[in-house]
Amino acid sequence: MSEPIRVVVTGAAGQIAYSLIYMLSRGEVFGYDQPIILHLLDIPPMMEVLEGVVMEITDCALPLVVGVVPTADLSVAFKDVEAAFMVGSMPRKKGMERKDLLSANVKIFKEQGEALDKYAKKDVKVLVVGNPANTNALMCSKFAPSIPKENFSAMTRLDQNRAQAAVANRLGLRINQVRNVTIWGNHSSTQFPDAFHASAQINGIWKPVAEALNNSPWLKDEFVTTVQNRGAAVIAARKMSSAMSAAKAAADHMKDIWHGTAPGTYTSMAVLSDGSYGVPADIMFSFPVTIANKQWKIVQGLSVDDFSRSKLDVTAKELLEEKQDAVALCQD
Ligand SMILES: NC(=O)C1=CN([C@@H]2O[C@H](COP(=O)(O)OP(=O)(O)OC[C@H]3O[C@@H](n4cnc5c(N)ncnc54)[C@H](O)[C@@H]3O)[C@@H](O)[C@H]2O)C=CC1
Ligand SMILES: O=C([O-])CC(=O)C(=O)O
Repeated sequence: MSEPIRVVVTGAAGQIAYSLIYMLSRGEVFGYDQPIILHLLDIPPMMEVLEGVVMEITDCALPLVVGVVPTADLSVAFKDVEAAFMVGSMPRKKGMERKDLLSANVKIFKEQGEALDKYAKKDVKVLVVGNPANTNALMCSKFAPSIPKENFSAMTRLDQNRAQAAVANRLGLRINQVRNVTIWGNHSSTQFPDAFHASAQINGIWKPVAEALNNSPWLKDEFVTTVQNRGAAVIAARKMSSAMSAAKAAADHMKDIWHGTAPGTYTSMAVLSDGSYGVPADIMFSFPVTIANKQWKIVQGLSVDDFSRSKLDVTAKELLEEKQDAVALCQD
């Protein structure tokens, strides 16, 4: 067995964490032979609830969990962590857009960025889940200057999983018979779910999804709007935002960082834009990436037609606006 690694989950008494902690503890992310020490951060009023979560972790009798550190203290939560799941923040309610959460949440990511900077390992991989995820991740990285900016990413994997499932359903295929569906831009209703570079395995042969669907207009209209609005649809039905699927996506995202993407496949995550595909630099924009040795690389050379260009521009514009608001909020 390897040495244990320290993994922090923030918002550990909340609903996403409740599913995520179990997935991490089972070995689904870091490996079935990788022991972990769980650092569980929440705010002081949630300590009693968190204590109940710790009891349940104990009662699960999980061989890979060799330590649990429940805390409301940032210096304890982030001490020597190698992976950080930044979940803790307010979720939206029916009728809100995710960017309406900026004023409530961005300062959490400023403060926790500073704590990561001080206490975490310098090679820590930081996944921001709390909304608005892209801009929170940007600000978190700005307040952690000693940690490489490439170590921060925000989650659009839930959108990708939704998009992949929608295409698979449409074609009557299993989920692993669809690959390389991409989410571009913001984890918001301006995101661009793109199946134009995706492939589907039909009768054993991989072919472009657009061809498999006979260039159906569905790919440009209903598919896009359904994925863009799926989070709101879950809130309308459940009266609470997605949690099990969000936890699964967070696990998928970090697993890909840890173990890399499979040959011939890529995944979507919001990372610091370097200007690829004409996207403004210095925003956290979701791109297709490949990952090896825990380093991501934006997939280059995918064709972007006028339809896709206009979608990329809309979501980039929203991220520039969010960034401006976030910078102002963090100056207060
Ligand atoms: N990127 C994505 O795809 C998704 C993002 N989300 C977002 O994830 C976040 C968490 O969602 P849920 O777990 O459903 O919410 P929740 O309300 O069930 O749990 C959030 C937890 O965070 C804690 N918290 C609040 N402020 C904190 C702070 N400063 N430090 C540490 N913990 C703090 C709360 O006490 C609570 O226990 C929300 O912002 C939600 O919008 C949700 C689904 C998908
Ligand atoms: O919609 C929300 O507010 C929660 C979320 O980010 C999602 O489900 O994608």
